[in-house]
Amino acid sequence: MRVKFSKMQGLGNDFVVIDLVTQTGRIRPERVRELSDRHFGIGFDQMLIVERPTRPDVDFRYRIYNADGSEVENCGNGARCFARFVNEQMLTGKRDIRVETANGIIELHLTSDGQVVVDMGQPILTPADIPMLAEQFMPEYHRHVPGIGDVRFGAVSMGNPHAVIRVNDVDSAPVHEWGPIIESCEYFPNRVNVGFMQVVNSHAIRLRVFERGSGETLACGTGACAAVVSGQLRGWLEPGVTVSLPGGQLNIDWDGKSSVRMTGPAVTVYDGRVNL
Ligand SMILES: N[C@@H](CCC[C@H](N)C(=O)O)C(=O)O
Repeated sequence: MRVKFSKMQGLGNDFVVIDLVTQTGRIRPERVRELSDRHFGIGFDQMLIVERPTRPDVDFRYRIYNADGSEVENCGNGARCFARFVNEQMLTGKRDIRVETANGIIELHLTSDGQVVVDMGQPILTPADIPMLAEQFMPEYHRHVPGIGDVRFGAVSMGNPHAVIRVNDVDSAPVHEWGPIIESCEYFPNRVNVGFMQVVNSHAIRLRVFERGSGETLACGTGACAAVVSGQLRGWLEPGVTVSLPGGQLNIDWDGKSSVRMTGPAVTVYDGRVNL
């Protein structure tokens, strides 16, 4: 099956986006892995699929595959690219778009100055729902991780699971050493995305994320939301935080109880055709 796709990026977190509303195709994890290869394929961090919704109160269904072929629940930078894609491909004329994900509804808004605002929903903190092995919620967990030692982290799900570690200097953080070990450690049964957060002040952080199923990316939208939620719960941050990632900046706003709002760019790089 040969289909049209768009290559897109949000702060350098890059995607292949495929419309399966007007095209037909079947997504196979092994083909996602092949196409994600930066030398033998197209190269991307995630593949995003636009589908017809399964319920009447939303506009589309949004499916996400990591570079390793695993299907996941949510992707923040991808959500902004999704909004830009359905608008540019004229799949909808709406600038406010409701989208069904594997873990609930997210709301996307295209602003007149080219940004996309995403209502990412409420953070999930109950350990069983993250999922994380712990008796009860704690703002910060202390755990022995084999191969590393004692690690302190916050645990938040934005639909997908995140562990957030505070570091003094994000540039020298052990992202590639600790990231893969924590990603697959025993405390997170579905694996986990691992964020390394440097607090600059109560309204600014620097962040690098080792993503589950993709490795370190230039930016992670859900990771930025999770870091801000964790930083506020641990008393280091106040509502309204600028998150500086290797690929650029996101603005994250959380009032401490309702939805997390993420604002940032989404860019189309080129269009192409590929065999699924
Ligand atoms: N890049 C993303 C997150 C993609 C999914 C993640 N790797 C997972 O496995 O949960 C973002 O911008 O949020």
